[in-house]
Amino acid sequence: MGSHTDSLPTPATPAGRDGLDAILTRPDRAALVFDFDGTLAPIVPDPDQARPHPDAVPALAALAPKVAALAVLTGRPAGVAVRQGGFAGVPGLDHLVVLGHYGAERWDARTATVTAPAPPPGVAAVRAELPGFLDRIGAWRGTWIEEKGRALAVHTRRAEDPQAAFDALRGPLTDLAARHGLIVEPGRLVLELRPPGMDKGVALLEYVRETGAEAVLYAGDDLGDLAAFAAVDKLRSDGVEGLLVCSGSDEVRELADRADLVVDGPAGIVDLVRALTRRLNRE
Ligand SMILES: O=P(O)(O)OC[C@H]1O[C@H](O[C@H]2O[C@H](CO)[C@@H](O)[C@H](O)[C@H]2O)[C@H](O)[C@@H](O)[C@@H]1O
Repeated sequence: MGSHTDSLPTPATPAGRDGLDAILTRPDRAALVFDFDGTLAPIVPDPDQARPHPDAVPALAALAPKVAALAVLTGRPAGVAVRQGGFAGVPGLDHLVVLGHYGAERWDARTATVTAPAPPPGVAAVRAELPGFLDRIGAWRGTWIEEKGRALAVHTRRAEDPQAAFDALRGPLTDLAARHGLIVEPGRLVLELRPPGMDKGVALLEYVRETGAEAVLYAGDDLGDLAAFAAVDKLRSDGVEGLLVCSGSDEVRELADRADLVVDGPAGIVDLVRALTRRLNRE
């Protein structure tokens, strides 16, 4: 795992080193995309209280003018991420895009508006059924439902045994979601029931195509970010260079195994963003 140093870390893989070189050589052709919870914002028990690492937004604002495009790609509703992230009206982030609900929603700093399709009817049906369903199956105490508008997330972090509570819920919630045409998105002690058809991989591919980027950095921490990692692999096979960054934690191992670079949580992401900026200032 990377340490908190001033220097730009070296990716562990040849593809990652090529990706970093491409970003440094042609920043005007590079798109940088960051997940929110666990990557920019430290994990906390109450999602309403999650905020970016105190140095994250200033660091992104210093980097953004030096690259072609910068975005946040999150499972949060776009408006929630913008509000909790404090992303609106920040000098330097005038072109920021926040892709919410795994890409189904979009906020543009240029217009300060969110575009979002209507949720499919299955979401309302699950909303009505979910509290009684959790009671009936005997969900652990401390399990609670996050209302997300076009999705519902069942959190187990506050249960006495969060992992056991998560494991016990996964099968039943998958069945419930399927009955209503939804899917379950597993995350860090959270199971989200959401519409199918969009994921961070699809969203990232669309964003890279839109920006015309020739190099992409993607940074994430959770299982929902694996689709974006796969998208970077696909982009590489199409000639776009990529750098996969894992915001490391003890909770999720899968991303670290696939990443070119593993840093120490949101503080490590801040160090990386600052080191990129310093290097680009010198070039
Ligand atoms: O795509 P992301 O930006 O990583 O969002 C994924 C989910 O993040 C949130 O839950 C996670 O963060 C919470 C606050 O730190 C934490 O309490 C929870 O245990 C984590 O799973 C959010 O609440 C979900 O809606 C997002 O889908």
